[in-house]
Amino acid sequence: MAASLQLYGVQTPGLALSSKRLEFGTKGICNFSVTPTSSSAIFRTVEHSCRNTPLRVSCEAARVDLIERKQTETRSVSGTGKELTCVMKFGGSSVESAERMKEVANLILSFPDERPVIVLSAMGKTTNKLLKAGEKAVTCGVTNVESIEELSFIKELHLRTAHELGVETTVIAQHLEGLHQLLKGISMMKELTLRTRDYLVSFGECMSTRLFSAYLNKIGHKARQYDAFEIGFITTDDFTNADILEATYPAVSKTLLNNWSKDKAVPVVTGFLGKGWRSCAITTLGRGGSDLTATTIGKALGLREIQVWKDVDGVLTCDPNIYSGAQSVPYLTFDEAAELAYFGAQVLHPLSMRPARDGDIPVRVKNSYNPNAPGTVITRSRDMSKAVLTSIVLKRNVTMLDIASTRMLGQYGFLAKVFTTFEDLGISVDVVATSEVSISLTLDPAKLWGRELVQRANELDHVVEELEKIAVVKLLQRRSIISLIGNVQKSSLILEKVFKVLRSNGVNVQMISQGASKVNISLIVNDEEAEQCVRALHSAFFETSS
Ligand SMILES: Nc1ncnc2c1ncn2[C@@H]1O[C@H](COP(=O)(O)OP(=O)(O)O)[C@@H](O)[C@H]1O
Ligand SMILES: N[C@@H](CC(=O)OP(=O)(O)O)C(=O)O
Repeated sequence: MAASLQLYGVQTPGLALSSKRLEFGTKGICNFSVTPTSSSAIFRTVEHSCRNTPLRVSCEAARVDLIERKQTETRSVSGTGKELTCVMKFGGSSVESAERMKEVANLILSFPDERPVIVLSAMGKTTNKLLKAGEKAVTCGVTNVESIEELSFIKELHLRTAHELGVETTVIAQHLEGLHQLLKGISMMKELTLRTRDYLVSFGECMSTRLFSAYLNKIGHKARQYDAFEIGFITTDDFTNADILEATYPAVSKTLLNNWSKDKAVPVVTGFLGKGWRSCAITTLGRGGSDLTATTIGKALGLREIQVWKDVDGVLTCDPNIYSGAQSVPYLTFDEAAELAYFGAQVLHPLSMRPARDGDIPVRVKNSYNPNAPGTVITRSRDMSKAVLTSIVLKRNVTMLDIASTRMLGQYGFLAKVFTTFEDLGISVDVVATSEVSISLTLDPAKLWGRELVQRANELDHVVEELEKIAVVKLLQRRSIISLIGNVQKSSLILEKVFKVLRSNGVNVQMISQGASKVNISLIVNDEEAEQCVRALHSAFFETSS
């Protein structure tokens, strides 16, 4: 049967690829192109129609290691052999100290039937501290790098952790020295590029995984540390917010499964990190990106379950920092979880549900501080018959644009022109509400704009300037999106309650949107009113019986 086949190649380092042909057994030859880079990672996708034909690579002067996608063949069944069974991801909050690392090790050992791949984030707030240290290095002068408070903190934390775990400090010594040198380099250059930022923060995950892996080995549980950027996590070159490329799945699967088949050492993988496909430099997947590392490994290896261990009892009905009475949500669909994460719930990385949904692998969100709590199970579907509202999410500091066409009613192409402007400027739009001659939309300052850019007034001015060629534009800042995640089949019921609550709190909704996803209704309010609204809505939906 003819089917499209995708292939990915890794060129042998240092050798030029002169021939550009692949032979598909006797069935034909497929030309492909390569992009020369200075290093080994050259990937090209080839579409070909003979799926089951044996592959022979015809390339002169260089070996091309072809990895075919065989996702279904690697799915393992729990308890039937020695296959890896699940992913267990522990966030920074779960591994903030030696004591916590010991507890996490005990937790892993308390599941003797599981053979997990472990994914770890940097210890505690290490990523924030590394970024702060980098910013200070830009201005402090080379001779003062030694005295950057955050550098001392990071050194002290990791050395103390090594001592308390009883492992050799040599496992992290090179990284501590490398970090010091990098900060000196930043201070000499007096600049911190996005590429350098990613290299800088990678020290956090590289050190936490080395310490943890050494500890597991020390207590007699064989483990092996892996840097994600060395085992096939191939990403776009969008430093600080890179996207994982398809080539990652077969590459990661090949490395981890091959090594596991030879040696049953628990893989301990750095979360959050990848390797840019063109630059071959270390990239990061955006803040909180270790969740995405975990789901990517789950899909790549076709594992039975992906567990993400946090410091809360699963996904909650709202941000516990806004309202401490937030309750745990037992079940969610991938769509609900994706929407919730995208619209600002810090508990999950916005893109982390994608691989889990593609691979149809359940994700369990658990509390490493309270392992007996059931947590949240996220699956493809769930019984929605009784579901009304699942969770309330708040995204602050959003910019809103009201754009009204200067032409008369019936003018076609207006919406197309507006969205072309955003496309040309490379700006993502979040929530949209339209009429024939006007459109209101929101722009996310934090994730979708390359971060600091949005803070620059001239960027916004530029957007407005472009749109003013076709419309009257009103720029409204400091708005919040309140997203109501739940059963939009019951939208009348939800909205009736929402407007009652908002009216009694004297809040005017400035825009409302119900997306095609059927799980989310978004309301735009002023920033100052947002938290109070969330609390009032939480009380109405989750704490009263009617
Ligand atoms: N709806 C929500 N449900 C659960 N936690 C939330 C929610 N919204 C915000 N949070 C915050 O997310 C935190 C967990 O995410 P994160 O800090 O990324 O964990 P980790 O570092 O362990 O991966 C919680 O401590 C909580 O304060
Ligand atoms: N250390 C990175 C990646 C990450 O996922 O962390 P955490 O799992 O602690 O949210 C960050 O702070 O963004």
